[in-house]
Amino acid sequence: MESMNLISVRATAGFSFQRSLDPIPQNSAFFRLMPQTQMKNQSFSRQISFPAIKSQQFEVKDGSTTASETSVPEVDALKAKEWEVWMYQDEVAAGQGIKIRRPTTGPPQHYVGPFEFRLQNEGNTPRNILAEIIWSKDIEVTQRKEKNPYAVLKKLLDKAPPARDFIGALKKANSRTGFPGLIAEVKKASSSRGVLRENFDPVQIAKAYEKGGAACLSVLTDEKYFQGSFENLEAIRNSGVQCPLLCKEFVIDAWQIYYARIKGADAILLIAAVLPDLDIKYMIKICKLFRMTALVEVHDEREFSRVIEIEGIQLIGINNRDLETFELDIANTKKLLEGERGQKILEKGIMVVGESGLFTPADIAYVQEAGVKAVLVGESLAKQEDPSAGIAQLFGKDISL
Ligand SMILES: O=C(O)c1ccccc1NCC(=O)[C@H](O)[C@H](O)COP(=O)(O)O
Repeated sequence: MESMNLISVRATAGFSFQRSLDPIPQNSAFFRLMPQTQMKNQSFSRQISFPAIKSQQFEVKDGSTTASETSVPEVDALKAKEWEVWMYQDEVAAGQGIKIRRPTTGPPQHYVGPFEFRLQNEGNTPRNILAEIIWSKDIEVTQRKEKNPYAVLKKLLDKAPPARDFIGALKKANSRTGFPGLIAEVKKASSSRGVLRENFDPVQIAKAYEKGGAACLSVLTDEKYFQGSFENLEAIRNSGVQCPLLCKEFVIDAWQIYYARIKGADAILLIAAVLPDLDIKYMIKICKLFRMTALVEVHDEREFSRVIEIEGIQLIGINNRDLETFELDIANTKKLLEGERGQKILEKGIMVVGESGLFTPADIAYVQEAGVKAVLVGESLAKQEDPSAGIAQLFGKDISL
């Protein structure tokens, strides 16, 4: 074997022992870790863990594998298992085009047979800002859950005001104005742009948006990266504002949907780059139970094609901002709605929201032409001294009642 370390990494790379003798998919982590030049006509082994430590030998001949198994002396089974679970979870997510890996089970040390080492950016550090936000959210949610476990939330749910019809409000605004229904975002700051508005009074801004003709409001609740809060959401809900409210969060756990509902949310954001299909399906069911709307956000063709097949999705947001690089391109909305995908959206009666980077009447016309029936706008309105006037400026027309 050319490199013992490399072979050992491959050897533990990510198959549960239940599947141990299945043919190995060519796109699996197992092969992704292997340089292409070494993929053909190789033999190598991996160690698998519970219930007994075994070793598997593989023979790769022209892309197909054969496997055999022998028992090996006991090794650190827990570490091997941790690595295995982590890699398998990553593999499922990667198979669905999910680029944002979750930190929960990634061991800080890589286990490689008798060696341990740390690979930079391979499980122990977030790769980009979205990953960083998600990793931080993981810690935040764990702490919040400890303070407010499900048992507590379930009791509070009964006291929450009933959810308002988010999609209904967007449709109504669309047919009333002839423009896409506006979801105006109550946004103080963002991780790409910093502080957008120094004098930030969320309730005052929400009221001004409603007055200016917004159909719905989006309220950022992330504190660390966006200077938002659940207190803002609750305050707006209790202020007399009638617009349905979207809780703009980085949802990684169903617990957050319960919490958002209690704080007055009528809709919640689910980001396809972060959530596997199974999580999205499960969370949509919870939303249904609470009569909330799920806004499922996509950024590329792969995410769009995934979510379009998920049953029960009524509202899809196309984000024009690449959440990994922050690049903005409103042509993304057009691109994703072209051809078969656009057709499917129409057939399924799914409403599409154009999100991010909309600053002018021409931008609104462009995404409307592409097929959106609603738009989500943050920065361009947040920077306006008078938010109501900002809406008229954005649409090139007064869209208030
Ligand atoms: O707004 C950001 O910089 C950002 C960075 C990382 C993750 C998410 C981010 N924004 C969330 C959003 O989707 C936007 O707030 C929303 O679409 C409004 O966008 P804009 O009108 O461009 O403020």
